[in-house]
Amino acid sequence: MPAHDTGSADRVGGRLGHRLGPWLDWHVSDDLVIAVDRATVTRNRTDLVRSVDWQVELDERWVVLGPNGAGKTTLLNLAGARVYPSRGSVTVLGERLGRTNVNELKTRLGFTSNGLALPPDETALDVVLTASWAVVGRFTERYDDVDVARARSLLEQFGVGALADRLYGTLSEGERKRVQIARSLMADPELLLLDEPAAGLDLGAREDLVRRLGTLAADPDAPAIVLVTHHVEEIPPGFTHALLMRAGGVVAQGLLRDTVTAENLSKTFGLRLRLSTIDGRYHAQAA
Ligand SMILES: Nc1ncnc2c1ncn2[C@@H]1O[C@H](COP(=O)(O)OP(=O)(O)OP(=O)(O)O)[C@@H](O)[C@H]1O
Repeated sequence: MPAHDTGSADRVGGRLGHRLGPWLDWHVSDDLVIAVDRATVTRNRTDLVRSVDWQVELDERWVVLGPNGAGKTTLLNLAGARVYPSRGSVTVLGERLGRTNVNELKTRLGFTSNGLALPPDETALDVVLTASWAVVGRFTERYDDVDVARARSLLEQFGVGALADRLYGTLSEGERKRVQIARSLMADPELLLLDEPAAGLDLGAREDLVRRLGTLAADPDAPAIVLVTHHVEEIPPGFTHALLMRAGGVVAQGLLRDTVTAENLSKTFGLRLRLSTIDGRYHAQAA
């Protein structure tokens, strides 16, 4: 049976603490799922992310906001063990990039991004199921009934249960996004990384997704979550922290209510913005 368990957030702390054991850095707490220390990513002599410090704890739900090209995806790829820092250090779930087997680490992460190529000729159910083995596409691996039931239940949770047997390639953009998120949760990850999950969705589909992510954020057993977006309207209720990026650097970070302000957003996006909130949701417009 593919390895996934149905433990709680308490388990995550316990497992992390156990793994870190005697190598535990003095500043690394059991609850830390991401520790980015002065990390820079350089390509072609350009810093895509520059000297970023960032820490995420297991009960936190973060949004990373910023304009096109700010470095958000690069930062998420660092947290997802898809990119290594050129300078500084990145530790994810207690494992330091460059000193660990990232393939093993990736099995503990849920990751969605538009760049993830999922097979169009497989059913939505198989697209979710194969995440148990951290593979894309079914081969000869076998799944137990409990895995199939979990995959169906995740598809239900994201409102696409009725589409389980449809080919992934025949689904609409919004339906695919929901299948992708169900897939990212299949292996019971300790950290969930979502890169622009609402991009390309119509208003109804976006609102539905934001509501479902809000429900996930409110679940105390859900993993730590990091969501990248361009739009404050896409911050689900229940998110706790924000990191604002511009040109590879951090403009502001911290508790959501202290960080997502008109002043910080104006600096981040390079234009004067007005911000309002209705029922825990943010709305921004040019001042
Ligand atoms: N391999 C690379 N070589 C050179 N530049 C790169 C490379 N990958 C990304 N970049 C550049 O790094 C910058 C940051 O890219 P990144 O995708 O992290 O930004 P982003 O904030 O996610 O942008 P968007 O909102 O448009 O998706 C961009 O200017 C991009 O063109």
